[in-house]
Parts: sequence; structure tokens; C-alpha cells
Amino acid sequence: MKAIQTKGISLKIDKFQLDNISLSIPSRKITSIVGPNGSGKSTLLKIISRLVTANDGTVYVQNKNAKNYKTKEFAKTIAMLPQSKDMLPNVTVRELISFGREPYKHFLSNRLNEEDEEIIDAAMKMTKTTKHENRLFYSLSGGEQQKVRIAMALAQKTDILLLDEPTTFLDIAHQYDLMELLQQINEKYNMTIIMVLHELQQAAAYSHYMIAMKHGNIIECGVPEKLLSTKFLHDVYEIDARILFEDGFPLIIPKTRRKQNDYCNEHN
Ligand SMILES: Nc1ncnc2c1ncn2[C@@H]1O[C@H](COP(=O)(O)OP(=O)(O)OP(=O)(O)O)[C@@H](O)[C@H]1O
Repeated sequence: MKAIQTKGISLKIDKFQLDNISLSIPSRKITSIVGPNGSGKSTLLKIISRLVTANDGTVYVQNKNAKNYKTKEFAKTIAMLPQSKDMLPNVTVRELISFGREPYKHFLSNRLNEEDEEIIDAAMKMTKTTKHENRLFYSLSGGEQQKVRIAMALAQKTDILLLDEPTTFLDIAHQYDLMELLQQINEKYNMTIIMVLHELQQAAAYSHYMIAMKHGNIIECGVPEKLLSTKFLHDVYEIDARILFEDGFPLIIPKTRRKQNDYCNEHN
């Protein structure tokens, strides 16, 4: 079963056009959507998660038309973490994670039951955020906040997790820490993870499948080792660069880089 399929998705926003997007995203795998700024990656993620409605086309979530899901049923199937700058609520870590249980609340009761509390505890344990549970969310560092947001999504108990640029604003150590957490979540819960990433090396290292977008179109899809090439960098990013693979990890070396001495000379 495919986690997501889109058939002929189109959306016009001012001068931007998402153009007849048809794609399949595999279940239980990690998929990265990459591409230049403004190519439509976030918009595509928002359409899949029903935050934005397309002008044309259909999104299928686990083989069912996304429009045919009831709101709670959809929230039990897909969790979406938008870019982190969009969310800084004035609540404790535990309270924030408990929002993940909203779709499971009975309409007559606003209280969390024992099972909810256990699921929240397990989400904090998985993300190693238990020690912060009584702190205010906004007082955490960027890396800690990102883990708490992932814990909230885990508490939602969905099969599919969408993330928009989860590593932005994190230093390299916290970026890898986060990618490893997502890998562990994928392996432990068989969760389908779909994320927009800018860092190609990270995307290739941690994804089973990659989708490249440009100007509102899908340019290429495939497994990272096959997708990433000099031609890919030229076609998608219009850069002239070489790619070397070391232990399956891609190293991207721009051909047009200025020599370091040029910068030194400018300052002398
Ligand atoms: N609500 C909106 N109003 C006007 N233009 C919009 C709106 N939402 C998106 N756009 C435009 O649509 C285009 C695609 O935006 P989108 O955020 O999907 O790109 P992206 O590939 O995720 O970019 P980035 O990598 O910079 O985050 C951009 O040109 C953006 O300015």
C-alpha cells in the first residue's frame, strides 16, 4: 500500500503554479522532498495534510481520498509539523504533548485518561524529553523544542508524519540527533515519515526515497544513490558540482568555488 498518492494536483497562488503533480510515496519509509526555495515543497505538504486545498486533483491517503476522511479520523492518520517558527505556545512541555491526544478525546469529556497519560509518557521517553516535562515550551532550546514537537506528533499515534524543514535553525550535532530520532521512530513504529529538507547530504543519508521539485513540478523521484548526480544538481539547482560517495554518504563539491586565498586577499 502507498502511504500517499496524488493524481493531477494543481494550485495557482498569485504567480506560482503547482502543476499537475502526480506522485506516490511509499509506506513505512522515510521520504524527503527537496528542491530550490519557492519550488512548492511546503505547499505540496500542506495540500497532503489538508491545510491547503488544491484547485484540481486528488490526494489519496492510504488509498482513500483525503476529502473522505472525517476530521478526527484524518488526525489519527496523519500528523503534520509545520516549520517551527509558526508555533511558540505558552504551555508546558507535557501540556503541549497532550495536544496530540485531542483526536482521541470523547466529545463528552475533556480529560485525559490513563491510556492518554501512558502514551504521553512513552512519547517523552522516545524523544528523551521527560526531564523537561514541567518546563515552559518556549524556554527550551531550538533542538529541545523540535524533539517536543515530535513527541506531540507521536502522541497523536498516526501512521504518517509530515515535517517541514525539521532541522532548520539547529546546529549540525542537533541536526544529526534529530535525523537519528526520526530514523528510530521509523524503525520502531514503522511510521511513514515525509519531510521537506534543504540539506541534500542529510536527505540522502537518512531517506529511503527522494522527490525533487522545481518551479511547482516534480523533476525526479527515486532512491538517493540513483537520484543524486552531477546532472541532478545541474537540472534541479542549476549548480555545477561533483558528487562523491563515501560509505554511501554523498559529498557535494561545487566546481565554481572561489579559492580561499581570494577572500584573504580582499581583506588585505
Ligand atoms: N499564501 C500565499 N500567498 C502568496 N504566495 C504564496 C503563498 N503560499 C505560497 N506562496 C508562494 O508559492 C511559492 C511556493 O512556496 P512554498 O513555500 O511551497 O515553496 P518551498 O519550496 O517550500 O520554499 P522554501 O524552500 O523557500 O521554504 C513561493 O513563491 C511562495 O511565495
